[in-house]
Amino acid sequence: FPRDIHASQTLSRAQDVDSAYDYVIIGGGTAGLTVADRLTEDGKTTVLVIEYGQLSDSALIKTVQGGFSGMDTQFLYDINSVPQVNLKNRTTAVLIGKVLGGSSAVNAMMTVRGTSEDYDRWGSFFGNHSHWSWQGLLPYFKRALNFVPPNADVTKESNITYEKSFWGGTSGVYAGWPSFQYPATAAQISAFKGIPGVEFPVDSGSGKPGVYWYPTFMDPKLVERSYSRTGHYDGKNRSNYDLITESKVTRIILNGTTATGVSFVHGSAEVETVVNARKEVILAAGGIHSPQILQLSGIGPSKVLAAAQINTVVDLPGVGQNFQDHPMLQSMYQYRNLKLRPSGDDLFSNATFINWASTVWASNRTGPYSIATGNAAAWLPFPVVSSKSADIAAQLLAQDHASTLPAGTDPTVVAGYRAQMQSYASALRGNGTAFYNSVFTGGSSSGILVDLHPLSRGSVNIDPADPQGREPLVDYRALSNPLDVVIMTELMRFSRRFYMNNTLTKGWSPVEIIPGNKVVSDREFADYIVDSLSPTEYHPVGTCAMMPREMGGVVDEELKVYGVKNLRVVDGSIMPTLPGGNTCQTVYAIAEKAADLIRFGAPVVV
Ligand SMILES: Cc1cc2nc3c(=O)[nH]c(=O)nc-3n(C[C@H](O)[C@H](O)[C@H](O)COP(=O)(O)OP(=O)(O)OC[C@H]3O[C@@H](n4cnc5c(N)ncnc54)[C@H](O)[C@@H]3O)c2cc1C
Repeated sequence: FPRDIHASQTLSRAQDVDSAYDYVIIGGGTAGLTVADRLTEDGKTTVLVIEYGQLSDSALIKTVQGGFSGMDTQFLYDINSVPQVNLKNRTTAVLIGKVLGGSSAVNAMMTVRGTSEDYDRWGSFFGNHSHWSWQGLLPYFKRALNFVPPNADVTKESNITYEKSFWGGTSGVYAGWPSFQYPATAAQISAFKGIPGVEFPVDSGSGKPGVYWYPTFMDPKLVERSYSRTGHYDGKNRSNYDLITESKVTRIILNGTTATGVSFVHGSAEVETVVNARKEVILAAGGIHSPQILQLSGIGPSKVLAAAQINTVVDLPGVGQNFQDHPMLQSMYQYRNLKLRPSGDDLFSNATFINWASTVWASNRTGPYSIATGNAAAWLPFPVVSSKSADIAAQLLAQDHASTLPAGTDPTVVAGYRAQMQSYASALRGNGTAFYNSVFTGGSSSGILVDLHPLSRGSVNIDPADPQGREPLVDYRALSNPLDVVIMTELMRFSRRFYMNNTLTKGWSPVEIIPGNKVVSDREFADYIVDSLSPTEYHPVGTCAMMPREMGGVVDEELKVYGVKNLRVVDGSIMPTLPGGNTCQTVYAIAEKAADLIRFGAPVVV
């Protein structure tokens, strides 16, 4: 079809793409579509978004119930990690969204932030005056999401607290709430009242660790997933905002060290199409593919590029290094005598309740089927869960930091890692950073425990055997810092104490299912962790870190790639360290801030 009668700005053929745009954005995911929307708001600035995945209207993406239906293989890349040496050579699936909306289209919809200390840490790597700080990001958290409070009944029944001053109300991406909560969820929150040092922040957006309620990435009217596509693409119909899907970017075009455009392949075409960027190329392909695309373009560690026979244009040792994700452990406890009804278990076993849930859902989209993965969890600082915090912090400071990174790691990358570990040593001793995370189910059993600040660092490098044709080599290097096992053991021991020795929940008759009472000594915990750890909660970050170049950084505080003109990275990969929470909300805030840096050269709302 000719361009002018096309129904929207979605281009279906490579030849429909203009020869040049002001900005070309690689990746129509969480960050990519957010930036594209903001840049085109003026009606003048021209933007092309190039997305590898399809534009899908599947109900699997929209469905909130249970939180997992979007994680369907048709919307995911088919990537497995390299065998994990410290996990008996197990490999693990690397889940990332391959569809318009990226990982925001497939994620579990948990809407949380890290603590203020997590974001202040980012700025600290640049000195104390960086605008990358909690105060510098808070306005962008507010711009990123449209907070719609839970309804009055459920708020009262479940004692949900929130504080609107931490939220905004203008974004097209919603932080909504289910219209139903199980009574056990509020009771599980109260069960922490017996644990010394635990705080109960009034709102999940306060930047404080503790036990609290949090919303869902959900449009509260439609009761459907709210994500970067629904908030930042659908209905925009701007003639200056073009999108082409099913198109794989193969490299960034460089004229010397200036980015001038992007080369991509559409569908099954064999030919590459080149599109020029008059102002900038913006790389937003996520934590796994942004470093891959930089390396394929000759920007990265020269050794990695040489092995793949790619000419080094800019030797940038940090590209693809400093890889982090949240490790998950199975830690399962069950209350045999949880009398609070209805409970999450009833949705699987009680025919009357299931019938009611189906009826209210069918009639007005309310009830338990409006819950995704739940709305309350514990996010606890290390001294609250362990008496060994000072000792472990001292061991971390005393480590030879290079020894836990791959042999031959560039000294700048080692310097960045050392700075991170120094910051983590004080975080381990303090009460401003959460290390322990466990989500409440509203039912009788709990399942997953997350280590929010792992010390090990992995890598994402192009595969020298076929750099263009194959997915990158994803190596979590799980447990490569031996203190991770020590920390995880402490997290697991805390869970055991919380469930088994808690006077407030004794009447619920707790039993330990996993790891089980045979696991007691340090050695037994270590063996259990090696056998069962998942190195990922699908939160890949750090691979294009925003750090000083002499600390292995890839982008500066304006998210510009060192040594290259007119090229920025805007996505999860720029986080130098993980926030103590699921990453999507932070990616939205980064993208909102980046849009201001691009448009105005500075964060205007600070
Ligand atoms: C299964 C799963 C569950 C999760 N659960 C939660 C949760 O409950 N809460 C939470 O806060 N976070 C969650 N996350 C994490 C969160 O969704 C991500 O951190 C965030 O969405 C990442 O945003 P991004 O912009 O960095 O990357 P993405 O959103 O992944 O976007 C990158 C985009 O680039 C495209 N792309 C890649 N390579 C190319 C190429 N060569 N050419 C063209 N396009 C390309 C991809 O297809 C993708 O659309 C989850 C993630 C997953 C995968």
